[in-house]
Formats: sequence, structure tokens, C-alpha cells
Amino acid sequence: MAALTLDEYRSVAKARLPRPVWDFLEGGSGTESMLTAGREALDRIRLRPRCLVDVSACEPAASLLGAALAAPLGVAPMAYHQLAHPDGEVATARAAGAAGALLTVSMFASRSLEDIAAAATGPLWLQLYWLRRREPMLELIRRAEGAGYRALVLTVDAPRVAYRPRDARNGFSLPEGIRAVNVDPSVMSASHDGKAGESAIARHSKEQFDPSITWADLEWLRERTPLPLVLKGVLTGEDAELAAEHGVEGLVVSNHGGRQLDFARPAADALPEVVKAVGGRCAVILDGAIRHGADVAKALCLGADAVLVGRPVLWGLAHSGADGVSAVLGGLLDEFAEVMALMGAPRVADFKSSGIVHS
Ligand SMILES: Cc1cc2nc3c(=O)[nH]c(=O)nc-3n(C[C@H](O)[C@H](O)[C@H](O)COP(=O)(O)O)c2cc1C
Ligand SMILES: O=C(O)C(=O)c1ccccc1
Repeated sequence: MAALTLDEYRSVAKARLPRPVWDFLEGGSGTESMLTAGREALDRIRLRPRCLVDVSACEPAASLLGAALAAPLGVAPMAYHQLAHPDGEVATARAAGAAGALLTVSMFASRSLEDIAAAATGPLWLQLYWLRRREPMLELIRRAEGAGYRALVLTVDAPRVAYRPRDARNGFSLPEGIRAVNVDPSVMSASHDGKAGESAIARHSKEQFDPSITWADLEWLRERTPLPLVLKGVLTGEDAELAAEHGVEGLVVSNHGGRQLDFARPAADALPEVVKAVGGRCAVILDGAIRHGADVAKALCLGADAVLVGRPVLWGLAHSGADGVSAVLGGLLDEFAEVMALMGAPRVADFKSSGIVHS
């Protein structure tokens, strides 16, 4: 087990980072109701262990869209890792590789796609927001293909970035020297122009994100890249069905870590109907509030193929760069391996709906 708990990494990160940066990383949208709701949904689910199963050789390894992982675990796309540590996404990539975890790189990463790929020893996916100007998106996709990224994750729960009261109050903008280096400054330059009452990120995203895209536009993207497509931010069986009909390869069931639609349902509550709707036609991934090895087990029992972890990775980065991220991911992995043994579930496939009960 890890020497420190995630809460300890969180406390150190909070103490170390400037308040507006901490608020940006940690905050949510609207009333911030979703920051606790995601955790409560997972806490309501309890495990039903089986006994006298041979667990002398537990195997947490999994595969996700053809990528071999040490466990069904990845890092969620998050903008600007350099806010947490100067090495930014390069450190995260090193640590994710060492832990055998997937890394999803945000379109608004603060290190270049190529530098991240050079540091990575595990699979990389690239996350995209759909921009009004499509050429910069396509250029990014070309670069991702060239650098060996293995899938595209289109975030579909953010036709605009939601109102986030902490960032508005702080007039949040990026500190000197940190920017979204993979896109032209005209696409996202959230620096130097913050003023009280408005977040530079919210303003830029309103200008740049295309809020008019529909299912019909997915075809346009598919014709332009051979990479598998994953949609992130699906919360209903209806949309899961549409995604499967459109040949999407994967779904991330997510409420964006409580940063988009306030009062949305927690992703864990939406997962069963999504799994049922896709009926095995695409991979299903859960994200939001994953903090324990037991959460990975619960997600698998609900029918997910894997989970993504968000903020804890930034806490690890802020604590001690790549080493901190390795410890955070390694700790989750160790916990999951222990849950396998104590659940009498020596293989990932042994986690079924009978493994949980809602309390
Ligand atoms: C600081 C921060 C930046 C984020 N940036 C992005 C992003 O660029 N693209 C995206 O699809 N999701 C983004 N997200 C959402 C995460 O991918 C993920 O859905 C969420 O953080 C998971 O919840 P957790 O932090 O509780 O684990 C961001 C989240 C945070 C905390
Ligand atoms: O997606 C987010 O949550 C987010 O914080 C963000 C960051 C940069 C640009 C757009 C959104």
C-alpha cells in the first residue's frame, strides 16, 4: 500500500499551489453540487465478496481498445499539468508508463504532444474539443497520429465551458509561462487577460468551441482519421445507443468531474444504462471521483471496462512531480490488486453485477 493516502497528497498540493490555481484544479461548476455527488454515488455501492476462491495469483492486467494495461486504469484528460508541476504532462507520461496506465492527453496540454510521446512508455490517447475552426483540430490529429497516439477522445459534455464561480471570482487566467502549447494562441490563450468576475478560460472557450456540432458531424471526423473515436461525457442510454449506431469505439461515462452540468446525475449512476444500451458494441469507461482500488472494482461490477482518474494525478504532480504521480497510480493499482484478492475475484472478468449491492 502507498505510504501516503490520496488525502495527504491533496493536502500537500493545496498548501503548495497558489489559491487561484488550486481553485481552478479543484473547483466545479454552478453550486458545485457535483463535487460531492460523484463520491456519494460510489460510496452507496458496497462490495459482495466471495470466499474460498484461489486468489494466489491475481491478475489485474486489462486491455482497452487494443492497448495492454497493468490494470483497467487510466489518467483522465486534464488541461495544463504545468499548473501543478513545471515538468507537466512529460512527468505524468513517465509515471503513467511506469504504472502501466493509459494517459489521455488534453488538447490544452501545457507540453508538446511530441515531448509527451517521447517520455511515454505506455499508450496515449488525445482528447479534443470541437473547435469552430476545424483546421487546427485536424493539424492536432495529424500530429497525434505521427507521434503514435492511439485514439481520439472527443469531449461532448462541453459545448461551452460551464460557469465556475471560483474561477470567475478569481478572474482566473494562466500564470506567466504556461499555455496550451499545442494550439495556436488564437485558439486558446487564457493568459494575461484575466479580470475579476470572469475566467479567461470560460471566455476563450465560448469564442472557440463549436456549440453547433451534432451526431452528423462525427462522420466528418471519422473520414479524416483512422484512429478509434471515444466520446467523453455521455450520461444516458439514449446517447450511448446513438454513439454505438455511429460506430464510435468507446464511451467515457462522465460528468466532467463536476465541472460542467450542475445537478447532473453522477456518472456511476448512469453507467448501467449506458452499458445496457451499447451491449458490448463499444468500450465503456467510467470517470469521476475514482479515489480507491474499490472504486475500480465497483466500476467493473457496473459493467465498465476501465476507469479514468483525474484530480489525484494533479495532486501527485504538485506533491513531487513524476514520483508523486507514480505513487498515486501505483497506490490505486496496489489497492485494486488487494480488492481482487479479498473479493475472491482473481481476474478482471470476475467482477460482475453480483459483486455489488446498492445500500
Ligand atoms: C483541472 C482539470 C482540467 C480538466 N481539463 C479537461 C480537458 O481539457 N478535457 C476534458 O475532456 N476534461 C477535462 N477535465 C475533466 C477530466 O477529464 C475528468 O472528467 C474529471 O476530472 C474526472 O473527475 P475526478 O477529477 O474527480 O477524477 C478536467 C478536469 C480538471 C480537474
Ligand atoms: O475541461 C475543463 O474542465 C477545463 O478546465 C478546461 C480547460 C481548458 C480549456 C477548456 C476547458
